Amino acid sequence: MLWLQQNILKNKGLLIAFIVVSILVGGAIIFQSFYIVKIVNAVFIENSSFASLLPTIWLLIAVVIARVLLTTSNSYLGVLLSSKVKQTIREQLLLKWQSNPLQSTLQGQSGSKVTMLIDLIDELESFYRDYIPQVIKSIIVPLMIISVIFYTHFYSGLILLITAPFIPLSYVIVGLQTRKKAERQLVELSTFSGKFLDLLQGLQTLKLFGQGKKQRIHLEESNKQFQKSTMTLLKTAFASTFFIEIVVTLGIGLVAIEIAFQMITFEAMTFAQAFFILALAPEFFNAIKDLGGAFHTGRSSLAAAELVQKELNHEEASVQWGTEEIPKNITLRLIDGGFSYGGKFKMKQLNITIEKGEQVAIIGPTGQGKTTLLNILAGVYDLQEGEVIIGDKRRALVDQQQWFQRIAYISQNPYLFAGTIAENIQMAKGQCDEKALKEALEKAQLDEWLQELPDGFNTSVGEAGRGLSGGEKQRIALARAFYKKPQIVFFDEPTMGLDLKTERAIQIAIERLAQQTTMVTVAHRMHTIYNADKIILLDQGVIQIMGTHEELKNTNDQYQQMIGGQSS
Ligand SMILES: Nc1ncnc2c1ncn2[C@@H]1O[C@H](COP(=O)(O)OP(=O)(O)OP(=O)(O)O)[C@@H](O)[C@H]1O
Repeated sequence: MLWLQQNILKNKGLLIAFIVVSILVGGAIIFQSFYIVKIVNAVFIENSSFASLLPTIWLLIAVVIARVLLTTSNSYLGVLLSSKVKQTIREQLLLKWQSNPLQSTLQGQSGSKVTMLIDLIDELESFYRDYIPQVIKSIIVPLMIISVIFYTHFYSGLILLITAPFIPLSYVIVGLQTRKKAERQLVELSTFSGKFLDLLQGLQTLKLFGQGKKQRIHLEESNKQFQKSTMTLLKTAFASTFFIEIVVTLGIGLVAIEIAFQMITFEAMTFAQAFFILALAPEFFNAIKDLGGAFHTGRSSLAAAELVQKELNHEEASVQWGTEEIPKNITLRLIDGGFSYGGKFKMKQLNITIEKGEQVAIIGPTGQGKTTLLNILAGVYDLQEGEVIIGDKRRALVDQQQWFQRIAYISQNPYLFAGTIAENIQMAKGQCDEKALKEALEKAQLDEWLQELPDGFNTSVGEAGRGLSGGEKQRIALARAFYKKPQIVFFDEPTMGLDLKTERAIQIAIERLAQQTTMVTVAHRMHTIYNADKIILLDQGVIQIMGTHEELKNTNDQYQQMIGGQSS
């Protein structure tokens, strides 16, 4: 709750506007009742002429119009506040995810993240759009009305003062009961969305394994669970509305009986006074009652807020960077490096030096830490022990942005955005240079293929590169590196089987790239390994041996076994 309120304090101007509008709404309600009573009293008690009432009728019309306009502007202010706060929170979340280390972006379901960014933050809307304006209105308007009723007749004011607290009290009781249910409902929504998107993305895989029907049943169960918790929540909300209606009816009834006694038995009240109080009493209760609807939606916002706040406060172990310039000569060193995925897989005694222009191949059996080492070197993961040195500076001291401007990282599954091929390559530098683009396409062996496409490099590709083969995506990723002209390229060579022509095209592209940069490759092709200046053989997270092919081929059994079954 505190976090939700803190977000309002950042918009103090709107808060003041809510207070001013609520005071004006309160005034409009009181004057509306006052003029109605005045007209009725003049017609039925004083038998006044229509002409003498005309100014009062005009005043009544003006007050009614003012009330409608003020209520509308209150809603408008609510929408304004909610959209401002939602935008700020979305920005905070995106910033958080953007600055998260890569490993955390690989965890969890993207569907849950989408739900959080869109649906959960939309859930917060009702808190700012309905709840906050209503709370302010429900404090100011009833206070103004009850003051006028106290001034008109003390005992009627007293009855309202005694009965009114039952309404907010019932909200508090119901709210405490529904809190857990609302939280559960949101968790179920998030789980359902996550599962749905996950299944949608893997639909083809499921079909191929004949698991489509089974998963559909799982999804249906998840959906039913969500429906059930929504219905439970709604039942509680309906029960509370029923109780509140009883309190309101009783309150107004008691005031009416008391007024009747005052008028008939004690003759201590005029018709105008009695009618004025009876006209204001429902307005008094309505103002408090309206808080109810907003209160329920506000509660669901609380549950959403808790989930969003938890995500925002969740600390991720990120790579340490500083502000100093990256040295011109990027030599990369790992000194006594140690790393582990929460104790699950351990890497230790990582001592490596990568000189400028060197070709380094990281090899080893599957699951022994090759990609992890590449990520450590590229600045995606941080070491938990030891140091990474760039040039003559500790990595923790140098500027992160400069580093990522100087390197290129080509993963096994490079991500392509929905857009044209040209856009997907130019994003590597964030600027458009057609000459450099054509050069990069040619070096990445893409020019021939592009000539066959009707729109050439302006051909559109789908989200995540849909419509392109693995080899084509790899070459586009290589073209990104050529376009960027980085000082170091980190390359996780694809293990997937490519056809010979594509293999050859990629091979040529890599050789060209290697001529102009330092290259650190998780190598699967013999060609890459043979040509490397330094081969690092990893096993169980430890460097077993380091050297050139010539040095290792006759001295190391494990290396011989590794390359034995392969050919270039
Ligand atoms: N994000 C992660 N969280 C936990 N464990 C991980 C994570 N990423 C990798 N691992 C584990 O760390 C070990 C090393 O993984 P890594 O991907 O570095 O191996 P690799 O040698 O590159 O394997 P491959 O040749 O199959 O790609 C594996 O046991 C893997 O299951």
